[in-house]
Amino acid sequence: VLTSSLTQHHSCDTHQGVYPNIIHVMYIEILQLSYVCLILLVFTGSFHVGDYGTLLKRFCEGEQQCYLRLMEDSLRPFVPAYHGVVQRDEQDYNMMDNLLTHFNTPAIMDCKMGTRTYLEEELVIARERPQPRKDMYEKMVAVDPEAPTVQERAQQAVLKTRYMQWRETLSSTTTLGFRIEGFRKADEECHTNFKRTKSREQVIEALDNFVDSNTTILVSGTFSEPRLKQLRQVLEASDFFKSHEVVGSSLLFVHDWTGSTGVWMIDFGKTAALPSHLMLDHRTPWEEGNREDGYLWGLDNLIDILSNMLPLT
Ligand SMILES: O=P(O)(O)O[C@H]1[C@H](O)[C@@H](OP(=O)(O)O)[C@H](OP(=O)(O)O)[C@@H](OP(=O)(O)O)[C@H]1O
Ligand SMILES: Nc1ncnc2c1ncn2[C@@H]1O[C@H](COP(=O)(O)OP(=O)(O)O)[C@@H](O)[C@H]1O
Repeated sequence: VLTSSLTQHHSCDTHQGVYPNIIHVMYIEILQLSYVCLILLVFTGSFHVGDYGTLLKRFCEGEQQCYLRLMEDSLRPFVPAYHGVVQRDEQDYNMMDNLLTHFNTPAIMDCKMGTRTYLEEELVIARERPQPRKDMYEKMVAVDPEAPTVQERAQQAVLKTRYMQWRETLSSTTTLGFRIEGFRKADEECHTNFKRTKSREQVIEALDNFVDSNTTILVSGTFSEPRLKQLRQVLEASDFFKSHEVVGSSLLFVHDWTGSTGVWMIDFGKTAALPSHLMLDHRTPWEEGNREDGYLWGLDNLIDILSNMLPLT
């Protein structure tokens, strides 16, 4: 079972083929609004712009299953609408709403939620059939030359789970249950230098930068502390959320100069359905076997941080 489900996740590898995981910048043309918008994207050839305000993401069966269930769940308003599978140049894509369509030169921020960024099954496979990776070793030493162990240095390679755990503890993933992956403000370059953004103070500084110190954005509108509290309530009651291990999923925050704002859940490539006897509360600390992901604990912390950033009335 483990092997077959991992195979399924491997088929979700949207980073195939090109320099894995180098963050690139990609222009996406939003056709209906006739402007070109620069968005932050892990560009691997896995996204295309579709017609009528849609976005095509390289097909992943696990992600398709999630979107199909989410379209029937109370979480539907918080995820991009899903429109099925389409083919381009013999490649299948999941078609979903492009969330930026109704914004005008938006600022966007991607926050990866949860305390764990790899699946439990990846840990099992890493033990049974370890495959140390040179690309991850290189990414590690680029950030901290002292990070690899003596053995890793000798191999010039690290296991993926070890790399992911190192990224978690270096950033706020372990301490706060979420991390800022990157953001881009209107007409500015992408800010992706958050690998070491770990403390509450560092996170607040980054969030403040993202909203240009305009904390009124955090008070009202669809990207605000009340809206996140609403999302939390819906998550706590959602059948989908109870029955899935949600790993590597992000909250996408968007705002623009007209005052439009929004927040959505995206990226369900590593969201896995649980066996029927298991249900998660998404707050209990993870121990191998319990499948907990810390998503709601991270959202609690994010809400708390935003609350503290609100202007005093
Ligand atoms: O952010 P950096 O430090 O570059 O590390 C990346 C991210 O964790 C990716 O997760 P996400 O896609 O959620 O951003 C992950 O993809 P997976 O989704 O495949 O785990 C990559 O694994 P590889 O694709 O195996 O390299 C890993 O190298
Ligand atoms: N539906 C969407 N609408 C607009 N932008 C999106 C949408 N989905 C993803 N993106 C953009 O693409 C980036 C990568 O998306 P994600 O689903 O996390 O891909 P990956 O699985 O390759 O990491 C996000 O940070 C966001 O900027």
